[in-house]
Amino acid sequence: MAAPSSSFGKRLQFGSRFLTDPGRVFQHNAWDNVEWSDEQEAVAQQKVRENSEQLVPLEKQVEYETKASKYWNDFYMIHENGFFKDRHWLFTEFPELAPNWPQRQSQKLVSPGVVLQNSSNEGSIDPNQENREDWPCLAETEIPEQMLNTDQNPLHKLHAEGFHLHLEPARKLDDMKITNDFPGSSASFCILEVGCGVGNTVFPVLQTNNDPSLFVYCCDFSSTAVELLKGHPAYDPSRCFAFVHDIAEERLDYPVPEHSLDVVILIFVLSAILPDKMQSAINRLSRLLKPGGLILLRDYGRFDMAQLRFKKGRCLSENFYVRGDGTRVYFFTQDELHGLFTSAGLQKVQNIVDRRLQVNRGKQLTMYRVWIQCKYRKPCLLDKN
Ligand SMILES: C[S@@+](CC[C@H](N)C(=O)[O-])C[C@H]1O[C@@H](n2cnc3c(N)ncnc32)[C@H](O)[C@@H]1O
Repeated sequence: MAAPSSSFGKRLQFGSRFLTDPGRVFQHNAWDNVEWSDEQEAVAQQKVRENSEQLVPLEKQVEYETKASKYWNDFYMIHENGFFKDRHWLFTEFPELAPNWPQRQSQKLVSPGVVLQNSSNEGSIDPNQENREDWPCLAETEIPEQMLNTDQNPLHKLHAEGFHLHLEPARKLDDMKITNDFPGSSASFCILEVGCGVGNTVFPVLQTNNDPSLFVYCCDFSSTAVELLKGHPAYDPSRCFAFVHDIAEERLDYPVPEHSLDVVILIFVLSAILPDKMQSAINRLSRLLKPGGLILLRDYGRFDMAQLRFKKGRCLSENFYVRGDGTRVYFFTQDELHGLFTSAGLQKVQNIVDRRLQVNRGKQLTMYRVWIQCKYRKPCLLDKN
């Protein structure tokens, strides 16, 4: 295992703690840019061959597709409480989201709406990113039946207390688009997060980027997630518009016109949709970007620990699996993502693999994570190619 090659230049964003002496592995919680040996790669390939041998029966596959949003709704009903994570890595990896961010380095984000003064790390935000939290590795456990539809469930309580989701009917949004009177139409810097969940990215962006010309759109096909997001105290309709939307559904329009967005964010969401539908989802998002606009993606990479942990019988198709709770996940290669974005007419700005060794020091366990991070740009009118 070695430090990354210097040809990556700015790649140190991913962290700079390198494991040069394997004997020290349990001295920290995580190591950056871990290189895999050929042997380790071969073991991973073998594990994937084994767990892909037996595919989920077709009728179950159809059910996972047609009821996909229901499985995510169930997921958020169960996990609602634990999903506001510390995502300060967001701005080191994607500084485009908050161009003013460096001025606020002495503050540390802990959760939406809460900012702590960072006394111990003055002037920097967790340089070792030891606690970096990506989308949690969802356990392959079933949702306990008794957790659904019970009064203990916080969302059920919310409903019982008369909390209602205010969704704009699609027709009305279309009319607003035509009259140029859609939410955020006067903003000059517009971000859309698709598959936003309960706001792990949206709230830190709103909190950190206080540019008055910023407007943030966000959508998810889980109405439960959107409800939770809109019910959060930090949700501010004058700066943000959350809506229910299925990015895999070709017939559904977005509530913004083409060429209107500066940034589209996809964090651990493309991997959740049927591989056959990924290209058209990216094509539609690409059309929404202004010339020069960016798509930012972070998602699971091939042979991530989560892929290797799947047991036989959970595979839907090559590198696409269903978890015990009915939610699905694909594991990408850099080339596949490059193909999806360039076929949608976008140009590569970044496409890197983040291999990280996470360590559970208490249990003396090592976990090899693989994430891919991409930035692809819509060419400006004057760009050649
Ligand atoms: C792994 S979670 C990530 C959530 C969020 N991006 C984050 O990082 O916290 C995947 C999200 O994608 C959403 N999702 C999955 N398929 C979708 C689709 N076809 N359209 C819109 N959202 C979808 C799920 O409801 C879920 O909120």
